[in-house]
Amino acid sequence: MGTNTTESFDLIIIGSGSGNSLVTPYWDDRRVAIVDAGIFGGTCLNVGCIPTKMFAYPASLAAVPAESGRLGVDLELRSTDWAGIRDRIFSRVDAISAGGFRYRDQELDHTTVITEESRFTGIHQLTTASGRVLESETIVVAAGSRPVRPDVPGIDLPQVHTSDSIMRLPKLPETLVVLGGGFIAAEFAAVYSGLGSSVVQVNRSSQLLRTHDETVSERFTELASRQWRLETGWTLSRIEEAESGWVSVHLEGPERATMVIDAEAVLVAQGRTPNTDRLDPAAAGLDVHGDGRLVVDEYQRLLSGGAPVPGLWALGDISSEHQLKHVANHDQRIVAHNLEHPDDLRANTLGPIPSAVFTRPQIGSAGLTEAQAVAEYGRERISVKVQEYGDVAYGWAMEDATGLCKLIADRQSGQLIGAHLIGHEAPNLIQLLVQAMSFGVDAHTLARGQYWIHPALSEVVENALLGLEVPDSGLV
Ligand SMILES: Cc1cc2nc3c(=O)[nH]c(=O)nc-3n(C[C@H](O)[C@H](O)[C@H](O)COP(=O)(O)OP(=O)(O)OC[C@H]3O[C@@H](n4cnc5c(N)ncnc54)[C@H](O)[C@@H]3O)c2cc1C
Ligand SMILES: NC(=O)c1ccc[n+]([C@@H]2O[C@H](COP(=O)([O-])OP(=O)(O)OC[C@H]3O[C@@H](n4cnc5c(N)ncnc54)[C@H](O)[C@@H]3O)[C@@H](O)[C@H]2O)c1
Repeated sequence: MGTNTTESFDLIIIGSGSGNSLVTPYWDDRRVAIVDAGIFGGTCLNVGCIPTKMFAYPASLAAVPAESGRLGVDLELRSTDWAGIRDRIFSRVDAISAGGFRYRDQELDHTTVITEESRFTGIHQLTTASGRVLESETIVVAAGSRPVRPDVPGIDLPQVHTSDSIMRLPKLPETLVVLGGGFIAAEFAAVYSGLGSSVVQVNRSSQLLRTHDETVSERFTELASRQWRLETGWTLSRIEEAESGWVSVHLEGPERATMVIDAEAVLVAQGRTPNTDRLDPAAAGLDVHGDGRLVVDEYQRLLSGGAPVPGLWALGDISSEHQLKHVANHDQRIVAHNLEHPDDLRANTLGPIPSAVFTRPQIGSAGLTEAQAVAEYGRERISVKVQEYGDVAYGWAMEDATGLCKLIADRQSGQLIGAHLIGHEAPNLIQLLVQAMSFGVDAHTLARGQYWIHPALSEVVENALLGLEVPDSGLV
């Protein structure tokens, strides 16, 4: 296609991650373009949630023998098949991506996929890298985020990876340096150490998962240091090629201390930045937050000078404070509804937003941390209960000495305002607390208004609820 050709659509979506699900039956008789310069299906499917969890599960199995001895079960891990696991995962994921592309681009008459970088060249106009001009009264920006790469010498060496490439390594690295202490670092340190790499995690601050509740962050930092080498208080200064294809990772610490770690591969996991800069938002006059996110209102409308721009919307990582797939998907449902019902707009008000870290042990969180609750409510107004997994029957069965459930409630109303679990099945156990918080069930009613299966691990939640100092519901 040459330059100056203008193509008109009823809807243009930038980004085929959660954006792809916007194409509801409402659009059957309308022309829709999905623009994506990357792999069809976006981050979660191709390089995010899905493949990481498909690695995390076998890695958690590989870690079982080290745990089972204390229960009298003598297991031995003979080997892990990196190439087999990798190929199983990506043969599945790649096929879904290719099938999704084919469906949208070839099988449906009303949709087309444009596999090019594009940017705004007007309020309702985009121009692609090759010069195609695309126009629509309705444009949804679902352009996601990308990994941040620190600007240090050696960062572009082929041994240095982000989450985009680390899962496709030709072989399991003997030694992996993981830079960062957030979600991605925690998950990949557990995956690679579980599968047999010697992992060194390097973090700037002394605590891992610092945005989590402090009790969980402390517990995880301690447990991580028992499972792989953890170096805290260090920042990256440069990376150099070393002998036999390895690299030397140069670090700086307090009082001008230095350290060098040799590694076969390096994973940079120091956050993700919204892809806003790739879109030239100024060309459409769009408002941008200081951290690079596009500004949206409660209906997911993009703003210019604080006012909604007719026909422009955003969803997911490009505009959300929460870089989570379930958040992007909910944003998408809000936008889909609002596109179809301009006279009955829905606001994006669902809460609280939970998250899980699929590391070892797993973590589930929702609502405020204790520090946030104190800041928002005052120390006197909140009740906090920490219940160890080892205090309940299933915890005894597991001989669990590390899992915990921490709940934070409003002493006056009895409403839960924060829930944090670290331990076996935490991402599943947190959901019943999310449910109570979402539907306004107070802590005592939640504890006493239902049967709790004995002796399931969910009793850790029941006991934590009963340990809170909150108003009695009157239920027995
Ligand atoms: C390693 C990893 C693990 C994760 N695990 C989880 C998890 O377990 N649970 C969870 O909830 N979340 C997880 N996430 C986060 C989750 O993947 C994201 O929040 C979610 O995928 C964001 O979806 P999105 O639709 O906003 O953007 P994306 O899926 O990133 O889609 C954006 C698309 O836009 C395209 N694009 C961007 N700019 C342009 C442009 N200018 N022109 C053309 N195309 C463009 C990109 O190529 C991309 O395909 C994980 C993320 C990572 C990286
Ligand atoms: N299970 C999940 O839901 C899941 C899994 C992976 C990723 N994600 C999403 O993707 C996002 C990105 O993940 P992430 O781990 O890259 O980011 P993160 O925000 O979770 O953690 C970033 C880490 O990098 C450190 N850091 C930032 N700048 C630094 C610097 N200049 N020098 C040294 N350290 C620095 C931070 O202190 C932090 O430890 C997450 O916030 C999360 O929303 C979710």
